[in-house]
Amino acid sequence: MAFFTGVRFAGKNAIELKDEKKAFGGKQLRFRHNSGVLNCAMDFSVFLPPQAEREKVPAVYWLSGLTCTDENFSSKAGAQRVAADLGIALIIPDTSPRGDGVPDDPDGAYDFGLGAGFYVNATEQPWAKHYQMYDYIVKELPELVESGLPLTSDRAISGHSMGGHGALVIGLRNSERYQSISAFAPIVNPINCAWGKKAFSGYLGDDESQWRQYDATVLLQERDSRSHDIPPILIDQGDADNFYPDQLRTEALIAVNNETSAGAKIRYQPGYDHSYYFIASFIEEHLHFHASNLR
Ligand SMILES: N[C@@H](CCC(=O)N[C@@H](CSC=O)C(=O)NCC(=O)O)C(=O)O
Repeated sequence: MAFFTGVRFAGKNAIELKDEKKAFGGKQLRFRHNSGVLNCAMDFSVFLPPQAEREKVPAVYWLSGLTCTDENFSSKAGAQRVAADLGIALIIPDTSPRGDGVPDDPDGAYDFGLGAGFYVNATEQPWAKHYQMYDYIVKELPELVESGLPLTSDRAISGHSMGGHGALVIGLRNSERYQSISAFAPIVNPINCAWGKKAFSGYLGDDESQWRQYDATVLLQERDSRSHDIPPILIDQGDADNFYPDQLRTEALIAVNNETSAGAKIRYQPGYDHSYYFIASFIEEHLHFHASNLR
């Protein structure tokens, strides 16, 4: 741990530093901790920009998609150079609880169970004990990293596909906690697509009224009747994406965005697919968007 300094995690927030690499003058870090919310050990990655050596910095939380761990984004998106320039930390959690005692899809499918937590709090058995990813992202992880790393409590949230769904839902439901939201190829209307129906019926049960609290299109539609405003939103969607439109349902969100004048900026990017090459192509613009909204 040659150049790692300034991290203090103690007591219930004790964590293990698993890896540390210098990058763009900052540090790419990987930690393991025991999550009380998820009832298992969890790994997460953090990029600290060079500015964090001298002062507390704001953070962008990145939520990854189906099959990912915390390492897909940190190794493929190329976000560190821009984050270092802008003085922004990147907090990159895993996509589900993990470990021997954590149940998985009985058929080993990629779209449910391990790697597919869908950022909900499961209410059904056997999932409820571990699959509490909503609370993990909203509460436990920020509390943990903000208590031990040089971070302010200024946060933005972003993600891809299942993680784009997570970013939109968490940002919309907790608008006081996030200053901006962005997403790449998000699943915007999971109650009406195959991935979402499978995940929500498994984790939340058959009462579809319970699903609505985790659907960005429903949340934006219902915003009209709420008193608080929403953070600025930027969404990019490739038009050569093999999961568009059936799983992602971008038009449903566009329709509600127009109806309610919510002001989300939703862009189609010609020729781009669902991959990390797409994310790498536009992550710089997303980080600049977040930097302009973070204090
Ligand atoms: N294996 C699956 C597709 C899995 C996939 O494409 N995962 C995406 C996210 S999709 C929505 O959440 C991903 O980010 N993969 C990791 C990566 O590094 O590219 C299939 O075959 O359809």
